[in-house]
Amino acid sequence: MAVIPVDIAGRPYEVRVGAGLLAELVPQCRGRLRKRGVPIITDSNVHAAWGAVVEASLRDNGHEPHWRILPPGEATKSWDELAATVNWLLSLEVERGDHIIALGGGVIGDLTGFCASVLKRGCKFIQVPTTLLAQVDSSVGGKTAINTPAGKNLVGAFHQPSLVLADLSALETLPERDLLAGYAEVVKYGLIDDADFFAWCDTNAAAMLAGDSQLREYAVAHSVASKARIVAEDEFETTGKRALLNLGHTFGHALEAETGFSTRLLHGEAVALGMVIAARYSARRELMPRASAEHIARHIGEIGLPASLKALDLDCDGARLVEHMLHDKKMDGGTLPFLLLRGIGQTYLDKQVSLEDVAEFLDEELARG
Ligand SMILES: NC(=O)c1ccc[n+]([C@@H]2O[C@H](COP(=O)([O-])OP(=O)(O)OC[C@H]3O[C@@H](n4cnc5c(N)ncnc54)[C@H](O)[C@@H]3O)[C@@H](O)[C@H]2O)c1
Ligand SMILES: O=C(O)C(=O)C[C@@H](O)[C@H](O)[C@H](O)COP(=O)(O)O
Ligand SMILES: [Zn+2]
Repeated sequence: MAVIPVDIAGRPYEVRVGAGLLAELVPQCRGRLRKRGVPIITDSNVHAAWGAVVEASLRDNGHEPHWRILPPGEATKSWDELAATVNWLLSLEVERGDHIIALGGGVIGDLTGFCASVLKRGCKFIQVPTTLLAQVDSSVGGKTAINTPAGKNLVGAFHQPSLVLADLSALETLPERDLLAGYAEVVKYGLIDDADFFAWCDTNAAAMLAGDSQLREYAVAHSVASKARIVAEDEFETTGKRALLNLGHTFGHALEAETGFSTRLLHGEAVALGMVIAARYSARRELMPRASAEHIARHIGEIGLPASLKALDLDCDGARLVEHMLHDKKMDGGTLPFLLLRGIGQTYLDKQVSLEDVAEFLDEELARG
């Protein structure tokens, strides 16, 4: 098992990465779980695959589980589910010191973390991520949120978990499409500031995704360490450092909004395409070599993620995608900074981007064969 320490403003927690952690849930939580019933929030797919394993660990160790099993999918990150889940936690008489468990992907982690952040002005929670995306990204760093009709993650809080248990065995039941979508947030760390890791991805991603357990442990642990390092420098995204983790997301969130937050385009898929668009826009502006941008597009496309805006077959133009971007949380005094690249592993926040230019570029990409 790999243990990655996260030290955010003197509030440290561990991310443990290894196989079989779900079966050892109670010993891994080491006395954090309340005796009178443990609240666990999950979705129906995760419950079907792993509910019995988790339930056995709890019951064998003298804990009664209280399950809240939500519908899978992005629509669960909503005001209605937030209210209903908080009321459910209140009905269980959860106290501030109790730990709520988030068992699932990024949807469950984001919703549960937000519930924990507002319940009694802040309760403890444990992230038990079961998707690749949640293990490498969403379970770490404390961003929690729901979506609103205006856009993605527009209501939320920064609220750190007390512990993260990333069981690599959980990935065995994850559908191939969700596994691939999670890989987008893995290769993101290489593109942000770690060209060596991008080279590692180029060599090893296919075998890692095919199931090699050592490569999976390395990919998850390395990604978590990258995220922990960046978040530790800028927990609340105020200095521009944490914003680097948004690479591909300004374009990606606009595409998710345009496709109705539906399964037509998963978050990781949108981020993959968003990173290709960011790289191609950077090349068009002559900030990065065209060959590097096409290297990124080729890598993402060959692994099986979307790398062409035209292939999405959207019924919209660039101006409409830019309209979605106006809800981006990075908006600052009416301008929108973009994460652009000077090269692979050289992402930076550019505050001089013209939205008209972006819309024109997107029109070209929407038409490009
Ligand atoms: N807070 C953050 O820092 C952060 C970072 C990245 C993404 N996110 C958010 O995370 C969400 C995407 O997360 P996701 O990709 O994990 O999606 P998800 O939570 O929707 O899970 C993907 C699918 O896999 C199923 N599933 C999960 N684990 C499974 C398992 N082990 N076996 C079988 N099926 C399983 C789920 O039921 C769902 O159908 C988005 O809402 C995104 O905005 C948040
Ligand atoms: O942790 C961060 O910071 C990130 O930006 C991670 C992203 O992968 C994640 O999708 C995040 O939710 C996007 O940022 P947001 O602030 O627009 O919600
Ligand atoms: Zn993301």
